[in-house]
Amino acid sequence: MHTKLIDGKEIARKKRKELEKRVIQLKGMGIYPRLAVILVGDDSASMTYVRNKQKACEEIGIESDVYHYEAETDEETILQKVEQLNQNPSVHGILVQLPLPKHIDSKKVILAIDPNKDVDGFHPINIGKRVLGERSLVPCTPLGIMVMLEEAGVSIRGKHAVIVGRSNIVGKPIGQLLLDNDATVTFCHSKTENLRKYTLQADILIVAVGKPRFIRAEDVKEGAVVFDVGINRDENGKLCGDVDTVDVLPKVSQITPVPGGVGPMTITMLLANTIQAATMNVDEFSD
Ligand SMILES: NC(=O)C1=CN([C@@H]2O[C@H](COP(=O)(O)OP(=O)(O)OC[C@H]3O[C@@H](n4cnc5c(N)ncnc54)[C@H](OP(=O)(O)O)[C@@H]3O)[C@@H](O)[C@H]2O)C=CC1
Ligand SMILES: Nc1nc(=O)c2c([nH]1)NC[C@@H]1CN(c3ccc(C(=O)N[C@@H](CCC(=O)O)C(=O)O)cc3)C=[N+]21
Ligand SMILES: [Mg+2]
Repeated sequence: MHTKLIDGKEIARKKRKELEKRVIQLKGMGIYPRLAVILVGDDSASMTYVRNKQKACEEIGIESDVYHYEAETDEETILQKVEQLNQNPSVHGILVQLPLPKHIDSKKVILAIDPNKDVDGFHPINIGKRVLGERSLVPCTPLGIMVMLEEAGVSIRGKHAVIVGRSNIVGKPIGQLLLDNDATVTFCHSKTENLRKYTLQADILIVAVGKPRFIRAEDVKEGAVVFDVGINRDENGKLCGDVDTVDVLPKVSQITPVPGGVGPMTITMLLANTIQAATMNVDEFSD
């Protein structure tokens, strides 16, 4: 692989081996980590993601159940399912695949999840705890990026991290984690004036916009480390990120590819969070 590319698949493989050992250890203690996934509707991307999550669980010995509802299912049915899973002590993690159909209020559904089982880290309680620096379940994509920074040997302290995108699931939490690790953080978004002025200052550039090849060579500083979170289809239907990888490659010091970058780590951190949720109330494992 090109030496500048941060190999998310390889890092994911290594982390999953470690997690697999942990699962074996837990099973020895009578704890069988279990993830429940709720999927509503038949969006093909969502179905692929859910299948990949299931496969990843299976590979390391985590039990997973997918509850697949048709698109017309009412909100109350989903809320009742969440409540039932909350009450079930053999279920450690609950994930509601987003987006949900428009007639279901996703805020309400997320709020219904037991924060201790919220393996996506989307519940307000977990968001609040994280901001206050308390132990919590952290969203998978930001967590994956932190692990990749560590594995790639990138130092964060004192560096200028620029985040393009401010969603609750990627932009905001990754900014918070980088801040907690002593980066100087700038958030950019669709109303940012002169975006390039900021991206050009980034030692660490995180791009989570959802626009194919939005960031190009003229937008990045020489030697920058770039994380491309975007998952898009270009005009030819080809999978691509938010960064024009080929264009920026000569300028950057390291960059995550799409596919094979941030995506595989997101799923790996879902496994890690499920294990964390399963061990949360076991004294010997609390760290
Ligand atoms: N690899 C992975 O594991 C994951 C990948 N993704 C992918 O990452 C991408 C982003 O996802 P997500 O955060 O959920 O997306 P959202 O659509 O929720 O957020 C996009 C953000 O980009 C900002 N934005 C849009 N246009 C511009 C622009 N022209 N200039 C600057 N900022 C802009 C928006 O600004 P504003 O707030 O002002 O609207 C918003 O904050 C998507 O492609 C998604 O598929 C998402 C999750 C996980
Ligand atoms: N409740 C919830 N939690 C999520 O974490 C969540 C969600 N809803 N909705 C959708 C987004 C998106 N997301 C991805 C996960 C893995 C890849 C991934 O593995 N991508 C592969 C390739 C994927 C492909 O081939 O299509 C890669 O980048 O190499 C991508 C995107 C999680 N999300
Ligand atoms: Mg996530």
